[in-house]
Amino acid sequence: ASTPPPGPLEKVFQYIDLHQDEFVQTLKEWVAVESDSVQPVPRLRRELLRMAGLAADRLRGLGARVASVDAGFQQLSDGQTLPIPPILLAELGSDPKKPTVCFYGHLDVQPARQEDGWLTDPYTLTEVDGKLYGRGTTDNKGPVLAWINAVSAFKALDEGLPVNIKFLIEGMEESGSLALEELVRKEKSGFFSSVDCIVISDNLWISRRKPALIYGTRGNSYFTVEVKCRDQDFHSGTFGGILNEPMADLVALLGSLVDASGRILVPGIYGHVAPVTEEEKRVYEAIDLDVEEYRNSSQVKKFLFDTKEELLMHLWRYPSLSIHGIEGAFHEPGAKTVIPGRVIGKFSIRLVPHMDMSVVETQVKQHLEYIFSKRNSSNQMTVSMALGLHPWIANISDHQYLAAKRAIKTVFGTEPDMIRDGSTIPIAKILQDTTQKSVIMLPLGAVDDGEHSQNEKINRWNYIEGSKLFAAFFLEMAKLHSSW
Ligand SMILES: NCCCC(=O)N[C@@H](Cc1c[nH]cn1)C(=O)O
Ligand SMILES: [Zn+2]
Ligand SMILES: [Zn+2]
Repeated sequence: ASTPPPGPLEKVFQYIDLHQDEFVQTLKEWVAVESDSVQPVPRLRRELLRMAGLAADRLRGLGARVASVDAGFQQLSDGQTLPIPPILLAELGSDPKKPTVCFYGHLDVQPARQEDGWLTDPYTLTEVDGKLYGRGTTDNKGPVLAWINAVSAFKALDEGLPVNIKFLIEGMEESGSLALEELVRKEKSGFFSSVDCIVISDNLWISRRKPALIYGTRGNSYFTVEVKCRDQDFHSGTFGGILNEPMADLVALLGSLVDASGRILVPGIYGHVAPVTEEEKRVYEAIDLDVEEYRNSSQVKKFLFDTKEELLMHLWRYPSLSIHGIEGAFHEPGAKTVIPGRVIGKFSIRLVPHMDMSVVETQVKQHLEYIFSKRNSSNQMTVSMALGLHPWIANISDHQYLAAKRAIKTVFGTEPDMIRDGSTIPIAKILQDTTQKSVIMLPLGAVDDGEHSQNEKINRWNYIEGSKLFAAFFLEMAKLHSSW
């Protein structure tokens, strides 16, 4: 545990230490709810609704005013509809002399089955050597509860909260945050009007022990490329050799996108990428990353780049292209001699400042059309951009970054790593652009937490010290507010 600093936080930190088993118990209760938003089945949707109810009760227990906003229905491609869990908007305090800090988090989780390689039941929180294993422990139930723990400590001690608190909690993040953007737009001049900053804690540090602040995430343009001869498959003994095979066309198209060094081969794609500045280079040099340990723990024989700086830049500030899968391809074990009649390739390009999504869309379509035309194939090719998510970048001179740095120093005794995240948190950019409020990403989890993976965990230390970090952050925000 961190040494409690003298002053108002001392009692709060002691309270959090003393009540840590209760906090772990609540996390256990939340993890036990299979709030999987990815598999669209009624049973899991009921679990999501139950989860929203549990969280709303918890927030009401803190004394918050909670609105459980109906989010309508999800329309599935087979004609079925499923309810979208309500979005929780909660408020605690409205003192105009205090800043208002809004926390965004999500209660839904990725699917998990023990037979996929979990060492314990994913929905039974299990502690082993200070590691709390369970689906959602780090993504994102643990951080949501850490924020609640911090608020509950101030409330229980009858210490006035140094800030007004708001919560924006959803249950569909893992499925594209359905209905959330619309609600954010609707509440711009309502719920969000008094907010000073929005905190997201839905990513990880880049280290096991050293905390980090995140100031940027990449965006994503997700493409599908369909090659079709006909809707039915062919027997390769009967048709092999006399037609253009859709899979051969598709493999050539996908193979034209990126070279073996990871360079994207779509002409013009690097044209708008922000140039690296000398100041930026120094930021990468300062980051504490043991490349060998990172490589070994990732079980990768060799990365495409050798130095820490190159690796980080290619993860965070350069675009990358990944090929995800092929729908319609024969993929089961065995030696079936089929020629698929219609296949759909899926790939995406992670976007960085200052790439323009519509320019990227045109560049990709033109490139694939050119490659396809050279093959003289009689098949039909259709390219679509299925998803377009913008990159997000923060202004690190905003108040909340200074407050977070000070809070990290108080709790962990160190400066944070200033990092970006190579993946995408779409709501960050939406919140920033729609509400015009600044957003900070303040993660709690360690690099090896395994979000979305088997054996996801959060360390007890991260969960408890993270709860203190949020408490210290409230106080630092309040101190800065008095000098605004
Ligand atoms: N560390 C946070 C990760 C959140 C996440 O996994 N986001 C998805 C969002 C997305 C992008 N394209 C489609 N969905 C991600 O893959 O980055
Ligand atoms: Zn998440
Ligand atoms: Zn996730």
